[in-house]
Order: sequence, then structure tokens, then C-alpha cells
Amino acid sequence: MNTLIKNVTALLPDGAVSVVNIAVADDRIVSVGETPENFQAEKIIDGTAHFAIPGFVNAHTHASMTLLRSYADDMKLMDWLEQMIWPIEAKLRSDDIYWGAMLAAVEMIRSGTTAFADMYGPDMERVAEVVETSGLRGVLSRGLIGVAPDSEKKLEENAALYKNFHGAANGRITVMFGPHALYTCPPDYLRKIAAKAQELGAEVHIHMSETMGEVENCIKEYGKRPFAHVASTGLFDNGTLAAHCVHLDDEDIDLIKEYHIRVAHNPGSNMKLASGTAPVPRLLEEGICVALGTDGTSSNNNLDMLDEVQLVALLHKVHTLDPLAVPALTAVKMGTEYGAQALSLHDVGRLQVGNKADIVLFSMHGAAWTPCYNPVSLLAYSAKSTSVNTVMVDGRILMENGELKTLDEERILFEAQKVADRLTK
Ligand SMILES: N[C@@H](CCSC[C@H]1O[C@@H](n2cnc3c(=O)[nH]cnc32)[C@H](O)[C@@H]1O)C(=O)O
Ligand SMILES: [Zn+2]
Repeated sequence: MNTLIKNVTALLPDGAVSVVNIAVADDRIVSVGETPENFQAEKIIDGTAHFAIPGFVNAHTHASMTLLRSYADDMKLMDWLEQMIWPIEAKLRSDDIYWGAMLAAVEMIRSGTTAFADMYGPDMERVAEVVETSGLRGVLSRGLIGVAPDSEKKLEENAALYKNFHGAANGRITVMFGPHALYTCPPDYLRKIAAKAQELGAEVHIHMSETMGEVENCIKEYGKRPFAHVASTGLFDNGTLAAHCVHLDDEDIDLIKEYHIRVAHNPGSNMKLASGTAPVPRLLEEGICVALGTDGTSSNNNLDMLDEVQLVALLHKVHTLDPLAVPALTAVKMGTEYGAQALSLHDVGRLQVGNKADIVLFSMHGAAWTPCYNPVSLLAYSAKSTSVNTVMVDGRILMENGELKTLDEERILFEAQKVADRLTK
């Protein structure tokens, strides 16, 4: 289908903002600016008084954890995981994973997210089903906790997920391996995952250096800091998306550069779990790809990427006492373009010819957008995601004028609540 978005204020790849027409043929952007004379639009969207950005990319989440939103708050990470989260996750059934991810899809589309990197399990094929139905873009990994007796089986499940779904749904689904963390995966298990990933040509999504305790225990147990330890297993050899990366020293940063590791920074989760402040301005200065994630909704507690854009812009200013740290445009790029890079989505994340048409329109009506000197600043410091009006992925409209086109929202909220009631009964 050919769609023309007319007269829209757009964020261009060089950071400039200008009023353009965006022509979309099937799944790709074919022009930004003047519309080609021979372009036949089947659908025209009036972009007047709308701000177009590449869709948000949530670079680290656990979608089905929407079911555990507000179930356990105000705890330390290890207490939270061991006492509350892991026991209830052990009760999750296949349908629960599905309805949790469906609830996540509603929330993501409504707040302008077009792609997400998910680490969860079991039954990640149910999340793939949600990606297919919702029209979102998903980078899925089967979370691998290697201490239980069924760790081999999980690794096989991740490999099967790769074989069955990598490149599925017109390429909207890609698959990575998902070792949870170095404290839940012994070195032998990390080596096995690395070998399997190498064999299939798959990348890896892992939690790294989230808390001070993780770093201290790693040094105690293995005589090395986390990045050196994990590098020694070969896990970083095939391309890596590393969530958190809060507690880093120079040696860690050198390894992140050496292995071209992309960082998914989760300011909301890091603040809520009091994990610490990642050295984001330094990482950006070093040329490292730093994207943004929400983490799961049990440590955030929502999937709203505009919150993360606003938090990253504010957190690093107060942390460094430098009001120039992480300016508005950088924050927005972290949430969009750098997110796409971090997920290895090479033709996503920029409103430019040839890229996939993953486009979000914000309505610029209302007090939070008035007066409008600088739409990028308004986005980073003033707007709410409730002004997300229209969402397109792969040229397909998932939400138009605030109405979801691919999902039955009422049914999804009902089913998710039903699952939550059963889980906590
Ligand atoms: N339960 C699955 C594996 C899930 S991997 C993803 C795991 O990450 C957990 N998780 C969520 N947020 C965080 C975080 O911030 N740090 C560490 N783990 C987290 C989450 O609760 C979930 O258990 C299985 O073994 O079959
Ligand atoms: Zn996480």
C-alpha cells in the first residue's frame, strides 16, 4: 500500500526539523520532502500540526512482565528477583506469556514504540505471535538462566526460536540468544551459548554490570571484572546488546569498544532499583552506541519510552552537575536511531529514503506543545506520550488518531487482568 503523509513537521537524520511530505511505498520510505510526481497514494494522512519522528526503539524489556506491574516494588534487585519475581514467574503458562506481551503491545503502540528487544521465556514463540498480530517489530531472545536442571533444554529452545522466527513476519522478527546475566549463567553455560550463537550467526542480549554487588561478586568468584570474565567465554564474539552497564571502569569501557558492544541504558529501572548511574556521557563521547530501554514493567513501571528520553536527559545533568550533558536531540536519538543500531536494525531509526517506514506522529496541539520554538526540546522536556496520535510500522498503520488498528484493546486488558488474578490467587 502507498501512503502519503502530507505537510508534516519531521525530525530529519541530521537533527534538522522541517515541514515535508513523506511518501511510503509498501514497507519503505520512498521520499522525504517534495513528493515524486508519479507517486500514487492510496491513503493520505494530513500531517499538519503533527511532529513525525522515527518510532521509539525499546532496547531492553521483558514484555510479559506487564503482568507483574506493581506486584513487588521498593526492593533491592536480588531480594526482588529471588523473593518475589522468580517464584511467581515459575507459575507462568504459555497463555500468560501471550496476554502479558499483548498488554505490552497495547502500551508500546499507544506510547509510540515501534520496535522492542525482549528477553523472556518460556514460550517466546507466543511473543513472536504477538509481534506478528500487533504489527510491531521485535528482537526476541529466550531468557537463559543456567542454574536450573533444564538449562540445556532452554538453550535448545532459544536455538529453535532462532531457526523458526529469525527474519519472520517480513523481517519484523529477529532473534538473539538471551543469557540472563553472569550471576545466573556459570562460565561453562556461557561458553555453550557462545558456541551455539556462533554456529547460527546469532547475536546476544544480556544484562551486564547492573549493580555494584554483581561486579564485586564476579571479581571474588572469577578474579576478573564482569566484561573481562564474560569476554573470556567467547560470548561477546558474535555481536552483543548489553543491558544496564552501570558500574564500569576504564578496562570495561575498553572491552565494550573492542567488542563493539551496544549498550541499552535503562534510566527508569536503574533509578527505581537504585542500581546506580551509568556513565552515559562518557560512553557517548567514546563513540559507543548507547540506546534506551524501559526494562520490565515490574522495575519501571511502564513501557513508555518518552519517559526514558526525558529521564536520560535529566538524570545525567544532575549526576554530572552539567546542564549540557545529554542534550534533547541526543536523548531523542538514543530513543530512536541509536536504539535501531543497538538492535542491529540497519534500515530503521531514521526518516530517510530507503529506510523501513516506522514512523510516529505526535499531535502538536495542546498546552505542552505551545508555544513551539523547538519540537525536539518539547519532546524531551515537555510532551507526554498521550500526544502520540498515529503509529506506522513497515508502512502499516497500527494506530490512527488514537485508535488501535491491529489489536482489541478491551479484550486484552480483560484477559491480562484475569491472568493476574489467577497468578496471585
Ligand atoms: N524465567 C525464564 C527466564 C526469564 S529471563 C528474564 C528474567 O530477567 C528478569 N529481570 C527483569 N528485570 C531485571 C533486571 O533489571 N535485572 C535482572 N533481571 C531482571 C525477569 O524477571 C526474568 O526472570 C526461564 O528461566 O524460563
Ligand atoms: Zn532486564
